[in-house]
Amino acid sequence: MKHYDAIIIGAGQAGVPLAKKLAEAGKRTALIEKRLVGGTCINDGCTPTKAMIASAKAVHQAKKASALGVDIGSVKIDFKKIVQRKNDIVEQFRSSSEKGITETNGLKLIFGTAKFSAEQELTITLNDGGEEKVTADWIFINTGAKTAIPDIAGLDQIDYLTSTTILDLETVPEHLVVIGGNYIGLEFGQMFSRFGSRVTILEKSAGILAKEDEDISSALTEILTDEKIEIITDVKVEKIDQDKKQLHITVRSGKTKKDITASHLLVAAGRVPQTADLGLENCGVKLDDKGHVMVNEKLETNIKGIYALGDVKGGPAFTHIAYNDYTIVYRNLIEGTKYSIQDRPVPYCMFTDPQLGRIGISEKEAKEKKLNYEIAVIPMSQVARGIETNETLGLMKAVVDPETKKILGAAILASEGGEIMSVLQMAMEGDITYDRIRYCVLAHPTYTESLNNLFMKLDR
Ligand SMILES: Cc1cc2nc3c(=O)[nH]c(=O)nc-3n(C[C@H](O)[C@H](O)[C@H](O)COP(=O)(O)OP(=O)(O)OC[C@H]3O[C@@H](n4cnc5c(N)ncnc54)[C@H](O)[C@@H]3O)c2cc1C
Ligand SMILES: NC(=O)c1ccc[n+]([C@@H]2O[C@H](COP(=O)([O-])OP(=O)(O)OC[C@H]3O[C@@H](n4cnc5c(N)ncnc54)[C@H](O)[C@@H]3O)[C@@H](O)[C@H]2O)c1
Repeated sequence: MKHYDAIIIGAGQAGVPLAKKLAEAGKRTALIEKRLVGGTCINDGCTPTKAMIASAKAVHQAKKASALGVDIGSVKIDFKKIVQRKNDIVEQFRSSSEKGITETNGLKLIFGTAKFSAEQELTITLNDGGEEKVTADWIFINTGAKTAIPDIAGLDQIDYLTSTTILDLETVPEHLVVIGGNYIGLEFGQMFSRFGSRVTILEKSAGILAKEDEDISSALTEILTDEKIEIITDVKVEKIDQDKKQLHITVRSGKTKKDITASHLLVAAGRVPQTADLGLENCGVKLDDKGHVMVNEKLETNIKGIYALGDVKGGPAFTHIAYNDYTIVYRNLIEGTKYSIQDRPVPYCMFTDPQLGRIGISEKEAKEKKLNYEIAVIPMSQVARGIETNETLGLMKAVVDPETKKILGAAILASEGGEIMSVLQMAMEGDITYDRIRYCVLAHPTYTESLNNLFMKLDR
């Protein structure tokens, strides 16, 4: 049986850089991947969606161009080319990641499915046949998550789409119904609407973006509704049937029952960790009630030498969080530091158009925590850069502490909202208070310059 210093299960956003760095630090390392190098982010998540969203944005910009005095005429898409471009970018990212792995001395890439057979022992079912048993001093679980399938009558009998399979469609759906009105549902919903689908979004909460502030949720609802996307909230999907041509979706919203006929259904109702087949009962690693691997603030499981990183451990499920997990574990083990995941910032950006960039706490959270806070808001229709570029939808909102003048959080629903939010994140990390940003010299006319005006709205 082959013994390694370190084994990483899953070539995702934490696993790949961790494996390379451990090998470079002189540890004999194996990286086991059951499917494709790069995990969800490169193959089915961030990379393909953001590539296709760029095409959807181009459609929208072309249609909007007449407002800027540019008449493009009718706008047509070449969906095959859009998908091919996406595939080419994914292939480029994946192959360069795989090349980086195979060129790293002391790192073995094994394609197969790993399962614990004892505490520090794994049995790998190899993709090209056969089995291999391996042991290691350190084992890192980076197995990610997969689409959660809600318990809806008839769903298991129909051909539904997930965020992975929708990427392989060859034609644009005629009527796409989406279950779930959060990141995945909204990004795909707006994308396919812009490609020409009729889109209906079904969200069980009172509004889309249920965790965000109501003004942010309702502003985006209005923007999407203006683009002719139908949004039904407070919904219970009761049953789904399929005949040869159509899907029949029965929903209830309040007292109203509605039957929706659609050509395609996307399930975007959350994701579940990939732990069920890991054989964790054979090594004693504990899971929480949702199946996430339980870890402490240093990402150690209850079993010495076994760690979990990325989506599989629960908490915020973003690529940059998985990547940050790697930097914490690596530095603690190899450089002797004592970094922890506690109190790290959790920025994120939803790539609807306009984007929603978020950092820190929301107004809702400030209220729940009974904090002494104030709110600064500026609509994008008052932002010079927005007016000049015809990007006036959305708003910038910040939550501040009026005593310390610290920024506690921000929600930037705006064109380039993610970039603007990152400027505020930097300010928060560097303890730059809002009264300084108010008078900070920022280049004119940028979106960031409007942070002057945003904080002018606070009179103290
Ligand atoms: C449609 C979509 C869009 C997204 N967009 C964004 C975005 O814009 N920004 C953002 O920050 N995040 C985004 N995310 C989330 C992001 O993709 C994930 O948070 C991130 O990929 C998590 O990385 P990870 O390393 O934890 O796991 P993953 O990247 O999921 O990698 C896990 C790997 O483990 C492998 N594996 C699982 N079990 C085994 C086993 N038993 N043996 C061997 N290998 C195994 C899997 O095949 C996979 O390759 C998106 C997700 C989706 C689905
Ligand atoms: N831009 C980004 O950073 C980005 C983009 C896409 C995905 N992601 C990551 O992927 C993860 C999964 O995204 P997601 O949008 O699938 O999940 P989510 O958990 O964020 O949202 C799921 C939504 O579906 C709703 N829902 C659940 N069951 C339902 C039902 N039966 N009927 C109607 N609505 C129902 C929930 O109320 C919720 O609003 C996110 O946590 C996020 O971290 C990030």
